[in-house]
Amino acid sequence: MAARQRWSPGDAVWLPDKELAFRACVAGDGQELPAALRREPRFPAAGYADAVELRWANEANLLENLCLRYRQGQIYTNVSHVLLAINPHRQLPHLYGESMMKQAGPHPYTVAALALRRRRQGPQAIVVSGESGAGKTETAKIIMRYLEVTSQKELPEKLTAVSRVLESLGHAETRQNPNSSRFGKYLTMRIGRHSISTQVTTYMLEASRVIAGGRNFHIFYEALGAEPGLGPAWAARRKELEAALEALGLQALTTPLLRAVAGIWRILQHLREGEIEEDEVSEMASACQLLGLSFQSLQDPTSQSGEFAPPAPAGWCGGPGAAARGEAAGSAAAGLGGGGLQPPLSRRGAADVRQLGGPWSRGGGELGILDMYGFEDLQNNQLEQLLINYTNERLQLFFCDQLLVKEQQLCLSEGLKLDLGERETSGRQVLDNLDIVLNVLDDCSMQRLRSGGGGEALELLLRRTGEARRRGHVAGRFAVRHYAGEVTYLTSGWLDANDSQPLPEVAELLQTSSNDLLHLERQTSKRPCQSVNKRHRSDLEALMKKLSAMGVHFIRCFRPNKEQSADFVDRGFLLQQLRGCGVHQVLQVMQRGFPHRVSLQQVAARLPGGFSERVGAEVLMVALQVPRSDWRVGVTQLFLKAAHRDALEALLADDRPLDPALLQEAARRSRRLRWRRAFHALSLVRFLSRGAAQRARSAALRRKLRAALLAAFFLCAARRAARARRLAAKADGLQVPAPASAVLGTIRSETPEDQTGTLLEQAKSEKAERALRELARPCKRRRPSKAVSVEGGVLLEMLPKRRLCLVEP
Ligand SMILES: Nc1ncnc2c1ncn2[C@@H]1O[C@H](COP(=O)(O)OP(=O)(O)OP(=O)(O)O)[C@@H](O)[C@H]1O
Repeated sequence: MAARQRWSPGDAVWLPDKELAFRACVAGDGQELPAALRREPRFPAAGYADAVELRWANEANLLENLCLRYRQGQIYTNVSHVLLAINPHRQLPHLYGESMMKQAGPHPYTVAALALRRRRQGPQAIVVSGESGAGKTETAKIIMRYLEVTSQKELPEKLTAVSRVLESLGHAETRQNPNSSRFGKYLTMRIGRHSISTQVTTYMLEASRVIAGGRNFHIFYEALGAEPGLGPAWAARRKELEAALEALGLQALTTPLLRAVAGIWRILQHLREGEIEEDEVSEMASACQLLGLSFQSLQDPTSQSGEFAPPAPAGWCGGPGAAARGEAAGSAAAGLGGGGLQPPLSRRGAADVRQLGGPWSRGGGELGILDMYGFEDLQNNQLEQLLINYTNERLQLFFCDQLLVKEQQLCLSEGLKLDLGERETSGRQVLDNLDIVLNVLDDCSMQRLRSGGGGEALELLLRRTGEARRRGHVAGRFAVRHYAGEVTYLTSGWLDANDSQPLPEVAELLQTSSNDLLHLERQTSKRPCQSVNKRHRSDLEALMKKLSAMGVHFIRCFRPNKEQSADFVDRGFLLQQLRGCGVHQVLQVMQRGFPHRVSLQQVAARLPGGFSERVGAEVLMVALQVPRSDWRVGVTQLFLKAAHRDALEALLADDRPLDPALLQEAARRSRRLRWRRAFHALSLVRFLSRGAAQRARSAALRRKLRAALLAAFFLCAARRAARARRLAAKADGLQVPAPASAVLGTIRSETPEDQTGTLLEQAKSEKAERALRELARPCKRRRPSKAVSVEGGVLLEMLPKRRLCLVEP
């Protein structure tokens, strides 16, 4: 697009700008504008609902279109089959509700409706992706609401309740998002003929979120909601949580859950303050009570296995005691989030099978919604951030591949042959390098288990990996260039973070709790290494495999600004996300192909009768004088380059009948064109068939020749073998064949008596010599294995390379 020679005076262009990302300009005569992009001459007042309709499909026009729509409260825009959503950071009631569910246009509702329609063709999945805080979870909720309404309340209510409880357990406030998911979630609905069942699969909970400082999971604040100083919002949320647990039939768990969480919270409070004073002992005792543990057992579980300090305040103070309490609190929370509560939750969700009788009962199918944690770049990025970004990198690659595949499938179904470009490979390279890093980490974790080392080895090996080397390795950190930007990771604490098992002493301690929710899985005597990264990657692999076999619908969410403000769009920031998530690739693919599509029915409706749909579209293109390279007629759609969209749209929108003379002329030209194409096709067929006959003849000839050659070869070989056999027999026994005896007989009869013996000897030795010489010729098939002595004083010796020679004794 940056072709300088294409700008003529007065051309509307976009020039790169630091503040606004792009600045609108008009090209002057002879001006050099190498980085300029063609500007859309005019946008409709509401912008384009599908960015593919842009006449000049470049990122500057796309950005302008998105901003234009966002300003009017239209946060959704399509780019072909991908839905883009910009987080409004405010309520937009005009966009939702049952009335909107019946309308077409870019919306999560339409995506859900399409997925529901297509479920009969095969399992469908809606993948919601974007940065943290971009609105993925909200979008997934909007889809759920649509499904609830369209299923006429047949969608299991427990599904919403499970999501609500999981939100408490796995969401926390971060810098980017007050309600950030710290785990991935894949919701499946299996719709049978008469029933529907649901299942929620979770992916890697960010366990390190349970910290002494900063924000913890929502459940901590909900558990303490009733306490003064926490604000009414948390108390209200606690009521919601209790209602959700009740809806799941888990009301019996409510009290132990909230008590355990409150106990963990108390321990964390005292960790943060460092040393514990004597007057805080009662606090600890109440924490123990909440956790269902005896006060003595929590003194210092790691000091000596089995030998706990006497119940004195000193046991709680400082050093290893604090670490142990941290571990205990973290493990207890992990036990709640992963071990204790999630299995019953998943079971409740999965077991909630409903009888169907409404609209969903027609045809079965499977529908999934994936809401993964978004791409993150924090101040201190640890292993968890690496795994989150690894996941997003995988999803991004999947998106690019799918996009190309979808467009190729459409072209195939419409009978078009187009080169849409190659698949994206840079992401694959980043993933390969990250795999190396994570494999190294696993090796080091194993090494640590065996020998207690591993940290230095990790550092050393990281330095050797491609990514680390490329970015200039600094001790303790390395950088990765992800699709959404470069992120620097700290390598400290990775070995601990990679081991999902709590200290055996702590696990044992929690096992003694009277609260079943805190019981962790029993361990073997030797502490096995449960690599977090290995489990996460294998879960992700399984998910990707599943998604590849499904019909996938993409929703890409964006943040309008870093400040989480509803008032403005930071154009540079939005552009960065658009570039990062590959929307420009969608546009590129569209540009390579024919981005503007009109149904043939619509075109035919604009023409007077007598034209078939395909012919009508062709006649219209000829009438509009669109170059042949700029349009294609598919099976159901007319494909057009963006530059001719306006002319066609104006023509289709105009009610006035078309000029019959113009149409007649176009029909004549189109007919001529079709004749010419038919003639070419015929010539091609004839040429190809002639070529095929010729090829068949040559193949037959080649077969005959090959047979003759084979026969000659075997004949020669047989003759050679026979001759070699004959000569070998002669050499072994010196039996003179018949013709030779005849010669000897002649000699005997023609020579005087006294010379006969000498001549006979001479003839014999000559014959033998000739025979041996014959043998000494290289022969592939025969090889004497040992030296042979021959009559007449001649010795036969074997030489290397299958040659024999005659030597005098
Ligand atoms: N469609 C919407 N309408 C109104 N507000 C929204 C919408 N989408 C997002 N928001 C606001 O943005 C906040 C963040 O959204 P959300 O939690 O869905 O982000 P996310 O992409 O899931 O982030 P993370 O990856 O961190 O979980 C929400 O709490 C809500 O206030």
